[in-house]
Amino acid sequence: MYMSDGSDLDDVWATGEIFDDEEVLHEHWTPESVPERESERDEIIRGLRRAFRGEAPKNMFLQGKTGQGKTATAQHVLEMFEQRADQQNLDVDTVYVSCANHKSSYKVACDIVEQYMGENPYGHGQHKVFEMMFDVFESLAEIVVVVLDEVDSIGDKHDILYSIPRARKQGDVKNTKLGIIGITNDSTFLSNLDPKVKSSLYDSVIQFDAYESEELQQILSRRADRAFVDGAVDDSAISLCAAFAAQDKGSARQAIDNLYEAGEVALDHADDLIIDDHVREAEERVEKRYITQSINGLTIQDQATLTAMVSVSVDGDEPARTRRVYSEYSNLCSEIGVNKLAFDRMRDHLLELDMIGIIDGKKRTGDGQGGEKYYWEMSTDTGTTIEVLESISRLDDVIDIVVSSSQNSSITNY
Ligand SMILES: Nc1ncnc2c1ncn2[C@@H]1O[C@H](COP(=O)(O)OP(=O)(O)OP(=O)(O)O)[C@@H](O)[C@H]1O
Repeated sequence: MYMSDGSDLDDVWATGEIFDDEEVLHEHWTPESVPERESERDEIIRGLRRAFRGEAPKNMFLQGKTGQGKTATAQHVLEMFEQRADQQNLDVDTVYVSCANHKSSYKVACDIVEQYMGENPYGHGQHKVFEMMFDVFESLAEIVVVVLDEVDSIGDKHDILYSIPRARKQGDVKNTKLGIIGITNDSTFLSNLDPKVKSSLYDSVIQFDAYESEELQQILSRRADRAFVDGAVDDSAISLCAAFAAQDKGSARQAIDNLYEAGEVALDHADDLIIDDHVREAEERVEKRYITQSINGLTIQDQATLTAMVSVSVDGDEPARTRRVYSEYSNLCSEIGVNKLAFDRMRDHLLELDMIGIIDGKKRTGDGQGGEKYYWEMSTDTGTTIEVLESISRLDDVIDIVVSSSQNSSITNY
C-alpha cells in the first residue's frame, strides 16, 4: 500500500505569512484600552472613586448583550483602580468570579473560598460557606470589589446579592468595605430580583448598547495592527467584517472571531492578503460553528421548537405568531418522538431560543385581538440551521419533510 511521506500535504501544513501576534485574537486576551466605552468606563470610575474617600465602592450592574465589552471595560477600570490605590497607599483588592457554571449563590461562594483558601467547602451548609467567604474578603484588603460575571446564571438563588452589600451592617465583616460589580446579558435579570435584594444593590445600572459598524471597525483595526504582519489585511476586509457583525448583534467578539477566521481562510487559499472574499467565507464558517454549538447544547424540546420555527421560515411565514409556531410544533412532536408540551411551555422554549440568539422574538400589537403578542423569526441563517439540524439523527427525517413540504406551504398534512 502506498503511504505518503506527507510532502504532498505541505500546502495544508503551511503557516503562511499572515499572522504576527495571533494571541491578541484569542478570547482571553485583554485590551489595554476600550476607547469606544469611554462614558461607561467613566461611570464605573465614579462608582469606585468613593473608595478613595473612605467609603465602600458603589454596587454596579453592567448590562448589555453579548460581546459589548462589559467584561473588558470592567477589567480595564479595575486594573487602573488597583494601580491608583497602590500609588495612594489604599488597601484594595478585587475578586473575580465567572458565575457561568454556578447555578446558585452557594456555588459562587464555594468558588471564592476555593480560589483563596485552596479547598472547596462544598458540602458544608450555606451559612458556614458564606462565613468562610467573608473571612476571605476580610483577609484580602480594606476595600474589596467582587466582580460577578454572568451573574444571571445564579437565577433566583441570589442570596449572595443580598448578603454582600449588607455584610458590614450584619457584622459579617468588620474592617472590610465591599462593593459588587455584577455583569449580565439578561436584561430581565435585574427587574426580576426580589425587592429586598434590589434595594440593597441597585445603586447603578450601566447599559452597554450594541456597537455600531464604525466602532467595530476601530476595534478591529487596533487588533489587526498587532495580530497580522504589516499589509496583510485589506482595509475593506476590516470594514466588511465590522459591517457583518454590526448588522447581526453588534458584538465585538463576533467581529474579532470573523477576522481571525478570515486569516485562516486566506492561509487555506495560500494568499498573503486578507480580502473581502475571505471575510465572506469566514462569516459562513463562523456562523455554522456557532449554530452547531448552540443547537447541540439544546434540549430535545428546544430542538423540536426550533424545527417548528424552521418550518415556519421555509414556508415564508415570518415573523410568525406563537400559535402559528405551535401548530407546526404540534404536528412535529410525534414524528420526532417527544411529548407535546402545552402552548405556554412551548413558548418558554421559544424564549430560550431567543436568549441564545438563534431566533428573535419581538412583542407588538397583534391583529386586533387583545394586547401585545410575540412575533418570531429566525435570527440565524435558515439554510445553515437546517444543515445542522439534519446532522442530528433524531431530526433528519423530519427536516427532510419540512424542507420538501415547503413547496406545499405547510407540513400540516404530511
Ligand atoms: N472597545 C473594545 N476595544 C477592544 N476590544 C473590545 C472592546 N469591546 C469588546 N472587545 C473585545 O471583544 C470581546 C468580547 O468582549 P467582552 O467579553 O468584554 O464582552 P461582554 O460584553 O462581557 O460579553 P459577554 O457578556 O458575552 O461576556 C473580547 O475579546 C474583548 O476584548
